[in-house]
Amino acid sequence: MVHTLVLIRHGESQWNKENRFCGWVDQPLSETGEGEAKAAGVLLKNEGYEFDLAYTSFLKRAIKTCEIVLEEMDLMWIPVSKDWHLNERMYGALQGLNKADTAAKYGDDQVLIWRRSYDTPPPPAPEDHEFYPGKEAKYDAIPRDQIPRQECLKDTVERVLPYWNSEIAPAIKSGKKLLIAAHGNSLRALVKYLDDISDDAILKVNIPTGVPLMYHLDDNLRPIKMEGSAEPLSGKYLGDQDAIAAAAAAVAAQGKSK
Ligand SMILES: O=C(O)[C@@H](CO)OP(=O)(O)O
Repeated sequence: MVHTLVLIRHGESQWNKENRFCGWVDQPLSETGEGEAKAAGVLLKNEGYEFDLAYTSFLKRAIKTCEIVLEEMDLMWIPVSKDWHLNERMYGALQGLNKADTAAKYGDDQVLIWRRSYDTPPPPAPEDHEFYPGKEAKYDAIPRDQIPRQECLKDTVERVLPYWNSEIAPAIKSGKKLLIAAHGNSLRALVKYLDDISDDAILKVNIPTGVPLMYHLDDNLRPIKMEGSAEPLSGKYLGDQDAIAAAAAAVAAQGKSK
């Protein structure tokens, strides 16, 4: 049996718009982001997609994207699981800073390493940092010593994967059709695992906001490469491919000093 899985990064957030590192800071969608989520829902509906279950993070930009997509598809009744394991990568002391200003201060190369390397974490956020998540009620259930102060992509893979294995993979194997509405880096973590992308090659993967990314998985949940897939991903973005490639390039350019 071929399983269809749709991943979607949330629509543009307020801090995407302001070009600020966001991580676990709970920023809302911008108006453009809401429009992107709507367009994604319309596209999925028009192309005949259906979902039995949806998964999202604890962050409102992803939750809202999920909700808008399901609303457009007339699927608001399906169960939605929210879990912090699908949160964006925790950006440490960079959270709140403007990306271009940070590149001007530390250099484009350093910011590229912080943003896209596999195993170099950003500087940690101290517990008294303005955006330290341990102060938020929604993380009360996480033992305090497990609340990240910073995460590199490797750390993000290490928290996304157990959730994939325990919750998401069994649901797919049972034949359910899933939507996962998450974040640029929690989805990079997931596709790195699914497509077995090397630590070097993942550096160049940038996921645009609000664009459905469709995967076909075999019975072992290994991806089946599709025609028109977004190399090195086996999955395929739905929509205008030139516009999507330009949007991914724009995400990459956010970390340049200009
Ligand atoms: O700021 C963030 O949390 C992420 C996603 O918006 O940014 P980046 O693309 O720089 O990893």
